[in-house]
Amino acid sequence: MPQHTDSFSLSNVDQPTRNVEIEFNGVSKSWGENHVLRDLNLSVTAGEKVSIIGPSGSGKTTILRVLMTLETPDVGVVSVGGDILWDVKAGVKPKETKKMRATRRKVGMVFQQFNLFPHMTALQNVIEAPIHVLGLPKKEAEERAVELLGLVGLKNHMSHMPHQLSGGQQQRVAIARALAMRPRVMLFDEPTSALDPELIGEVLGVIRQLATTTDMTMLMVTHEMRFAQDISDRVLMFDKGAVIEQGPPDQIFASPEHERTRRFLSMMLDR
Ligand SMILES: Nc1ncnc2c1ncn2[C@@H]1O[C@H](COP(=O)(O)OP(=O)(O)OP(=O)(O)O)[C@@H](O)[C@H]1O
Repeated sequence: MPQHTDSFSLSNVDQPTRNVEIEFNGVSKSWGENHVLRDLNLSVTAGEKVSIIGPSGSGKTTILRVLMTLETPDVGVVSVGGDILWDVKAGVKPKETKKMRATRRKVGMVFQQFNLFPHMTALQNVIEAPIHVLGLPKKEAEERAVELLGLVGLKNHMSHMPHQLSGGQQQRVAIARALAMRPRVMLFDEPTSALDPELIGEVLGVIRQLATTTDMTMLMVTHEMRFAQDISDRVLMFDKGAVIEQGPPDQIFASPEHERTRRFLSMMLDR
């Protein structure tokens, strides 16, 4: 497990009081006959870096979207940092209570598309939520944003508009924007899939840096197999709405047990 360092202000993130940061308990989700999550049980430890791999349409993104409360499970319990986000059987849904808002804020997400506000500079994109959602004073939000834009290598691009930035730079702004909310859990949904090949490395470099220098819990859906192998504590192989195999990357990549995993990896690693 990477050691925490004080290299930047994410070190101020509250320490989790429990060892389990993310928990899915018996979570299922269907769209009609399409069973996208099937009785998912998953536990992620605080600080753990977990990659989710698997074929297209197997439900990987849906896991992240449930954690962001962007999708509603049909059944099951989901908690973050010990606080329940979903308890569908008990009828608890994420209402806009103060506590629920605080629980949701523990989780940040970087999407495939960067989704920056097109009429705002990079800096404005990053300070927007800390000011309007967290209520931070502008000066403090700006200091935080400057630090984070420096962290993602965009110190000299703070006043650029999104259209003046490359896809890789836009995605790095999106990462800084998510970090500005000081989440304890960061979700990445194929963050390089919309990028030209030559821009992928710069975004993976930033994620790698976060993985190795912060104690945030990270859950990454990725098709970058070598990257997953390199930075993960654990890899989950997902297929048809369920984890069919999981373990340390060396085990999953060097000696997968499941035939489906073997076929998937040989296809992905041959690309
Ligand atoms: N809003 C929706 N309505 C109906 N079906 C949906 C919806 N969102 C996702 N699905 C379906 O759920 C299934 C799982 O989707 P999901 O995006 O979680 O898969 P994935 O493993 O992340 O795929 P990919 O690697 O292609 O992104 C797919 O069959 C998808 O078509």
